[in-house]
Amino acid sequence: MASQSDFVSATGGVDVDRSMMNNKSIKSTVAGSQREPQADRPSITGDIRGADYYHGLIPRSDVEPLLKKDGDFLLRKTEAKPGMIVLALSVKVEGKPKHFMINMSENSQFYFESHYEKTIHRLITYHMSKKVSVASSTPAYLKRPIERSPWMINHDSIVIVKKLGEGAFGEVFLAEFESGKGRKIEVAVKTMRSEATRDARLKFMKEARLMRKYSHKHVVKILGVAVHEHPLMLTMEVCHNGALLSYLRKNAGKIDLREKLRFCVEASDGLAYLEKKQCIHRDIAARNCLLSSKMELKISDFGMSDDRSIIHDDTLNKVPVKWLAPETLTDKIYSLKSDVWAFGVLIWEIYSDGSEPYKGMSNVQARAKVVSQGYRMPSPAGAPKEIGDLLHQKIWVKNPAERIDMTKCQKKLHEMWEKTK
Ligand SMILES: Nc1ncnc2c1ncn2[C@@H]1O[C@H](COP(=O)(O)OP(=O)(O)OP(=O)(O)O)[C@@H](O)[C@H]1O
Repeated sequence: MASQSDFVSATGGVDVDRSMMNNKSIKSTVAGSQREPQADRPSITGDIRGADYYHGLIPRSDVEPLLKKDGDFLLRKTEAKPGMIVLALSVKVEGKPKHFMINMSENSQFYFESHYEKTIHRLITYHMSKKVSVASSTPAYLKRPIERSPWMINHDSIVIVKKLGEGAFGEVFLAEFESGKGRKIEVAVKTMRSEATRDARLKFMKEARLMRKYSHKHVVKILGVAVHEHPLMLTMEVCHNGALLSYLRKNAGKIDLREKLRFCVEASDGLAYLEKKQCIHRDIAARNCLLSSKMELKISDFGMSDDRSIIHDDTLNKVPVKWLAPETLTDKIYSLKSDVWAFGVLIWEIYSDGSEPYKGMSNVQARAKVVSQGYRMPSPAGAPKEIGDLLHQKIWVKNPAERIDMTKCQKKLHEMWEKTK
């Protein structure tokens, strides 16, 4: 967490949350996030919101790689201390990123130390054009504004249409996104409640950052993030038929074996792609697969994902125990192979119409049976023998080194699919 001492010139920064409350599109669209603008409070001028070097609430870890040479700078908002959001100018100074709070005077002028301007943009332009350091104690000259990437979008370009669902940190909406040039596209918007903790916000941003790297027919595509104001938003392709789990449950007994196999094949396509990208998903389950308007399956929910090869996670907090591999349950190790195990549970969910795995067992009981007794769920009633064999002989194998990988799993499922033609 950024502390007050991380900032040079930390004398009463601009409280961004309060000064940026005038965004009409959010006020009028996202229920529950409405806040009244406070007319008596000075507002950060619109020129900053539109400024290319304004990056909104991006985490510090994302800022530092952007500043490459001395004089590179960008503007962002940050939590200087819990509950206090301020504007900070991040500048590369003598090889290191430094962060300067923007201050506001009694008569609503903006300044770093001694030069005052009516708008932040003018203040930055002054320091840039006059080559005046923003702090007397250090040579912080503003040379190159670093533009935010095109996937950073403005709240103003999102118009909410209706609610689609409820996520862990906020609601998910159907929305219209105006992508410059007056072109409107339909998107799903995942929001994050403004009261979410800093950790939750970082997790949200991480999901966006990870998903943005991937492009596959069976992986939900992220289009951009809006982080300038609350609620934070992540825009992604919309999947009109919602979560796979709900579909399986709603249509229990009516989904034929061919469609179930297709779901398994498509999930394996998305997951084999992620395996090639070395992305560990960590939360593969029917609740985290979505269905497009054409009923294509898309892997979603990257909140827990990581692109490291092996993750040792001590917390095991609020984790979905019944989807975890034995090595995760015992040693808290996540890997591409623990994703394969969870994929097995997803196959099981698909063939059992969305039943709860290890039904009738608590998490503690399921864990004990899997780890100590080598228990494996029986193949769901009606599932083809080949599916049962795949689960029991290849996927739910105790030793991750002996467990099948996703690419081979995909191949096997495609072979089964070919036989149905
Ligand atoms: N791209 C999308 N298109 C259509 N509906 C979606 C989309 N993304 C999410 N939803 C809907 O919103 C619900 C919640 O989304 P999601 O599961 O991603 O949130 P979450 O915060 O990750 O929740 P959790 O962590 O509890 O799984 C989904 O079950 C689904 O109904």
